[in-house]
Amino acid sequence: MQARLLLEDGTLFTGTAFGSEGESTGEVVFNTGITGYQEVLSDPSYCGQIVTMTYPLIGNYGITRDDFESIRPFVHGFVVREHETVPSNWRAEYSVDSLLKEYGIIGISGIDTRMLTRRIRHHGVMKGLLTTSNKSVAELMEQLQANPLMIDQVSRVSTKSVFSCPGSKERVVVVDFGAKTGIIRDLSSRGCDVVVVPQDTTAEQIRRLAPDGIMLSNGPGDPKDVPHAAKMISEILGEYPIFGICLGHQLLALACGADTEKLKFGHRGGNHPVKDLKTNRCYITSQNHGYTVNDASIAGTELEVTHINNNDGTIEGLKHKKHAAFSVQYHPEAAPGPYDSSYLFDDFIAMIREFKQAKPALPRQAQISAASKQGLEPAGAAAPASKGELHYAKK
Ligand SMILES: NC(=O)CC[C@H](N)C(=O)O
Repeated sequence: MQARLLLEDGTLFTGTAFGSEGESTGEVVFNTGITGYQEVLSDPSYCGQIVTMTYPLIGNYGITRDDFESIRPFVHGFVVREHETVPSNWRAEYSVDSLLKEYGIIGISGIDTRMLTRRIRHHGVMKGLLTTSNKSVAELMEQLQANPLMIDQVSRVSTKSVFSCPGSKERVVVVDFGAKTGIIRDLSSRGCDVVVVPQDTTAEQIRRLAPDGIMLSNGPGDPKDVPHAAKMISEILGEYPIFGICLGHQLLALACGADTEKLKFGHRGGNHPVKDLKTNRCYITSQNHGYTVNDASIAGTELEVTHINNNDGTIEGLKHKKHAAFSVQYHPEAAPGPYDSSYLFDDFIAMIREFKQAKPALPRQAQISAASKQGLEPAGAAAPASKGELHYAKK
C-alpha cells in the first residue's frame, strides 16, 4: 500500500505504508541514531511528533518488550528508508510493523530520508501529514494547514497516580513529565526508594512523601506548557536536592527565572558532544530535544552554566549557585545511546548525602506530622498505588 508524507513547505514524499493505515499530523523531526529505534519509539518525549530515522535500515533486530522506555509508543508517525520485515535477533519478539499496527501508528518506508532531513535542517522542524489515503495533494495541504500541532503533551503521557519502586536507600521523588524508564532504572540500581508522582503534583504533596531528593524527568513539548511545574519547583528549591533531565532541566531554568526558546531542528541522536566547562572534558551524549535554555537569560539568575554543546554552543548543563540543584539537557540514562554520563546519577546521590549531613532531616514521621499540622491534605491523597501500577493516558 502507498503512503505519503506532505510537509508544510509543500514537499511531498511517496513511499510504502507499514504499520497502521490512516492519517496523522505531527511535527516532523529526525533522529540520527544507528540503533535504538525501539527506545525512540517508546520515549514519551516524542509524543505528537513524526520521527524520521536517518540510519537507512530500521527494524533489523525487531522489537523486545524489555527495551521499552515507557508503557507504549507515543510517536505520531515513523519514517524510514528501509524497513526490515523479518527481524533477526534472539531477543526479537515481533517486528516494528506489528508494534505500529498494535498502537495505530502509521509508518512510511522507501522514501529519501536524507533529502527529508536536509529539508528539515534547512527550513527547521515542520508540521507534516502522513497518510495512506488517496486524497489529492491540495486536499491534504488544506487539512495539514487546518490541523494544529499538539500542545500540553505532558498531561497525556504523565502517570495519573503515584506509584513506587521500593529501595532501601535515599527516597527520590521522580516527577513524571513523561519519564523514560531508564531514569527509574538508574535510581533503582543505586538502591534508591523511588516514588513516581504525576506532573501536576504540588510542593505540599511532595513534602508529604518526605523525599531525600527530587528528580525532574524528561518529557514532551514546550516547557512553557507546564507552568504549574515551574511554580512547584520554585517552591521546593533549596528544601530538597534537585536533579533535572531534559524537560526537567528546562523547567528548573524557568523556575529560577531563566527563559527557554525553540531550536531550529533540535538535537536527536546518540552522538552529541557536550563539554563539561569545569574539566574541559567532552562527553558523547544521548539527546532528544527541540527546546533549549536561552543563554542570555541566565544573567540575572542564580544559575551557572556547567556544560555546553560542542557543535552549536547551546546550554547543556546548569547548576544553582546557592541551592543543591543541577540539571542537564541530555540523557544520562542513555537508552538509547552512550552511558558516558551515568555518573551524574552518582553525583545526584552524593549531593543528597551531603545535603543531609549539612542539614540533618527530621525523622520521617515527624516530617509527616509537621506537614499535617500545616493543614495539608490527608495522607490518603498521596498514598502510593500498588507497586508497578502504571496509569498512562490514552493518546
Ligand atoms: N527529552 C525531553 O525531555 C525533551 C524536552 C522538550 N520537550 C524539548 O523538546 O526540548
